[in-house]
Amino acid sequence: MSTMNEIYESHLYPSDRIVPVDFEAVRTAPESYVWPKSDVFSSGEQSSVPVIDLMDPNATEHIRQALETWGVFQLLNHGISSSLIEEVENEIRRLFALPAQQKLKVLRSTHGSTGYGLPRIAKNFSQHLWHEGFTVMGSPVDHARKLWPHDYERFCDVMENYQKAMKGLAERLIRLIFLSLGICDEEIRWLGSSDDSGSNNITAALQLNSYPPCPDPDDGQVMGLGPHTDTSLITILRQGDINGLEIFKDGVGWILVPPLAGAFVVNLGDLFQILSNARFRSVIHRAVVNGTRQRYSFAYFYDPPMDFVLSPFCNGLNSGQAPRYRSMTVKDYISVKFNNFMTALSSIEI
Ligand SMILES: C=C1C[C@]23C[C@H]1CC[C@H]2[C@@]12CCC[C@@](C)(C(=O)O1)[C@H]2[C@@H]3C(=O)O
Ligand SMILES: O=C(O)CCC(=O)C(=O)O
Ligand SMILES: [Fe+2]
Repeated sequence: MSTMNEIYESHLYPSDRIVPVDFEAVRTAPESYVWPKSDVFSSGEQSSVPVIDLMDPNATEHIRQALETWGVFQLLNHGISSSLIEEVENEIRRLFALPAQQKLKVLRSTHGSTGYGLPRIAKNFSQHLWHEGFTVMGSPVDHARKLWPHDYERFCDVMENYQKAMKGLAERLIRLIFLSLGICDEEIRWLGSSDDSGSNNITAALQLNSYPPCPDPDDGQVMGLGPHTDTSLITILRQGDINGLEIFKDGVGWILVPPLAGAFVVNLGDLFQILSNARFRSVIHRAVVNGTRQRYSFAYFYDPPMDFVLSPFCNGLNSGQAPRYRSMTVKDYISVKFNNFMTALSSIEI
C-alpha cells in the first residue's frame, strides 16, 4: 500500500521552481512575474457561486445541482468549529511570519512532497508565481521541530486536529454526493479506510497558502496561483476575508468567489470527474494577489487510496453511458497529471 507522500516523492521536481521570491528584499514584481493582460482579465460577472447550508433538508439536491452547473459551492453549517479554524489561521500567520532564512530550513526538496516552497504547479508556467506555501501530509513534526525547536507541538496538534476534522467532513460530503448520483454504498466501501493519524496510510494533504502583498507595476498582472484544476477527489478550502480566489466559467470568464464569513469553498477535483464519467467537472480556478494586504488560505485535498482503481461509474443517473476515461489507479493518474498538467484528463479519454 503506497501513501500519498511516496507517490509525490517518486516524481523528480525541478529545483528552479521551489524557492519563493525573497519577499523581504523584492518590493515590486520583477518582469518574470508579470502575466499578459489577456490572461488576467476578470469577467465582472455578477452571478455567483451557490451557497449551501448543510443543515438544509434539501442540501443533497442543492449540492448536486451546484456541482453540475458550477463545479463549486460555498458551504455553511458544516459542523467544523470556528475556534479550530482560528487556531489554524494563527499557526499559518506564525509560520509565514518567520524570517525567510528560517523557512528555507524546511524547503521542499526536488524529491519531496511536504514542506515550504512554491506550489507544485509552479513548474507548469513560464511566468513566476507570487506565492509561498507549506504542504502537510500526516504529521508535520519533522519540519515543525526545525522551525520551532522548543515549541513545535502546538503547530503539530493544530494541523493534525484539523486534518482529522476535514477527513470527517470530506467523507460526509463524498457519501452524500455519491448517493445523489444513485451510487450504492457497495461502491464506496473504500471510503473511510485510510487513517491519516498513522504514517502508513496517508491519502490526503493540507496546503497552507500565503500571498504577500504585491505592489504590482501593472495592476492585477501578477498571479498568486496560476489557473489549475485540483487533482483530488474533493477539496475543502478556507479563504480568509480578502478577495483572491477566482473560478473560470465556460462562456463567461473569470468570476470572483467572494469571501463569506464562516464558509468553506468546496470543489471537486479531477478524480471525481473521472469517477462521475464527466458528469461533474473539476473547476478551473486561480488566486490573484493584491497590492496592500497579505492573504492566506488553506486547502484540504482528499483522495481515495493510491492503489484504488478509478473506473467511471456508468450506472446510477449516468445509466447506459459508455465510460469516457480508461481505468487507472489513483497513483497512475497522479503521474499522468505530473507529466501533462492541464491536458491530463483529455489524455486519458477513451
Ligand atoms: C495532494 C496534493 C494536491 C496538490 C499536490 C499534492 C500536494 C499539494 C497540492 C497542491 C496545492 C496547491 C495547488 C496544487 C495544484 C499544487 O500545485 O499543489 C495542488 C496539487 C494538486 O491538486 O494537484
Ligand atoms: O488561495 C486560494 O483561494 C486558492 C487555493 C487553491 O486553489 C489551492 O490551494 O489549490
Ligand atoms: Fe486549487
